Amino acid sequence: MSKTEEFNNILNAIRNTSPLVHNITNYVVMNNTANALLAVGASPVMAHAVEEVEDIVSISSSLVINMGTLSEKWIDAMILSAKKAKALNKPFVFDPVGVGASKFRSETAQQIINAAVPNVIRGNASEIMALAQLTNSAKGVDSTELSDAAVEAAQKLSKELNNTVVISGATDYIVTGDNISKVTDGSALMPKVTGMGCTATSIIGACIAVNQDYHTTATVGMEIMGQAGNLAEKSAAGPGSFQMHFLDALHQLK
Ligand SMILES: Nc1ncnc2c1ncn2[C@@H]1O[C@H](COP(=O)(O)OP(=O)(O)OP(=O)(O)O)[C@@H](O)[C@H]1O
Ligand SMILES: Cc1ncsc1CCO
Ligand SMILES: [Mg+2]
Repeated sequence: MSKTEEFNNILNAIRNTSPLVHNITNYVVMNNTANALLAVGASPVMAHAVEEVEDIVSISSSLVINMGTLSEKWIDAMILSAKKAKALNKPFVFDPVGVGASKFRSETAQQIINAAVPNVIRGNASEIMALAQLTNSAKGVDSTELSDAAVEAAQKLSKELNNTVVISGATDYIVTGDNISKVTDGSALMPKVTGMGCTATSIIGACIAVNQDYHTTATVGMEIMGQAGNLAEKSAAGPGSFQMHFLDALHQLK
C-alpha cells in the first residue's frame, strides 16, 4: 500500500468509526487535546480517577498516558489503566513528558513501562534520550549530532521494549527496531504553542485505535500533525491564531 493510501485509510477509519480514546493527560493540555481529537474525527474522554479508569479503559478503543503534571493518585490511575489495557489488549501510547528532569518523573516513567510496555512511546529528543538511559545499562551515546544520538537512543529503546518509539521535532523519526521513517512536514510555530507534542501523542492514540500496525499508524499520526501544521501556518499570524487554525486544519484534512 502506498503512503497516501495508508494515510487515507487511517484518517477515514477514524472519521467513520469515531474511536473512543481514553486520555490520562496533564492539566495544561486537556482542552487542546480533547479538541484536537474531536477535530480529527475521534471521540475523546479524559478520566483519571482511580475509581473509574479500569471501566473507562474497558469501553475505549485505545489508551493515552501523558505524565505532564504528575501527582501520586494520578500515578496509581496510570498504572491501573496501563495494566488493564494490557490485559484487554487495548492499544496504548505513552508520552513521558519531562522524563529526566526530576527523579520523580524518571521513576514514574519506569513504573509505567514496567506495568505495561506501551505499544508506542512519543517524546521529544531529550525525553527519548533520557528514557533510553533509564532503561539501558550500557553507557554513552557516540554520536555528536543531537538527532543522531536521539535516533540511536530510540532504536535502543525500541529493541529493548519491542515497540515503536517516536521522536518529534522539526523532523519526526518513527523507529521500530531497524525500521526508521521520517516526517518533515510541520510548522516552526508548532513548538511555540504549548502541548503540540501532547496533541501528537493523542492523535497517535486515535490512529492506533483503528489500526494496530504500530509503525505505520504512528507514522500516519505524525503525518496528520505535519500536514495540519502546514495548512494552519498559511493562515496564522502567530501562535494564538495558529492554535485556532490548527484545529480547523485537522477538521479540513483531505
Ligand atoms: N521546528 C519545527 N518545525 C516543524 N514542526 C515542528 C517543529 N518542532 C516541532 N514540530 C512538530 O510539533 C509537534 C510537537 O513536537 P515537539 O517536539 O515540539 O513536542 P514536545 O516538545 O513534546 O511539545 P510539548 O511538550 O509542548 O507538548 C510535532 O508534531 C512536531 O513534528
Ligand atoms: C508546559 C507543561 N508543563 C507540564 S506539562 C506541559 C504541557 C506540555 O508538555
Ligand atoms: Mg512533550
